[in-house]
Amino acid sequence: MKVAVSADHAGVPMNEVVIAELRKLGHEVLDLGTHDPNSGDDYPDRAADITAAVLNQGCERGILICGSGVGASVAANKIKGIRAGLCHDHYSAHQGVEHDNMNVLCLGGRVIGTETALDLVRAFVSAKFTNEERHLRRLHKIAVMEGSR
Ligand SMILES: O=C(CO)[C@H](O)[C@H](O)[C@H](O)COP(=O)(O)O
Repeated sequence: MKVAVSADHAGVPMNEVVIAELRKLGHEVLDLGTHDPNSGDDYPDRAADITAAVLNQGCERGILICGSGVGASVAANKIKGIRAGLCHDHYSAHQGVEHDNMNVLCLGGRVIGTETALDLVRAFVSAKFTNEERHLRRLHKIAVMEGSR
């Protein structure tokens, strides 16, 4: 799977650990930076980069890291076609894909530890949308809400 990874300064060095794990698992990674913990990046710019990668650059999934993960998820969910979820637990990281077709995983680089982050990333990339009727019905309602249906 091709996975984009983007982070603001508060997501460094978690992004580097996540990228290494994805590559170890055999995924192709589009690394959108930053690698500078002093960059003072603005997370909406990082959200714009990751959502473009998912919608237009052939990435099946994206992982977006900021300090808490909150700003990242707020910003990413403004983009039509993006279903971003902030996760802190294993269940949400895979159920978000299986039920909600989550295509961007948001992580809080200042909130969770490395082992938890890697567990969430593994759960996210190995999960598949179940395509069940009740989930399709709910996703259709979201698409209507965002004006894409
Ligand atoms: O956590 C965040 C918002 O939910 C942001 O991503 C930033 O990482 C955070 O605001 C950065 O804070 P800083 O004081 O500018 O380092």
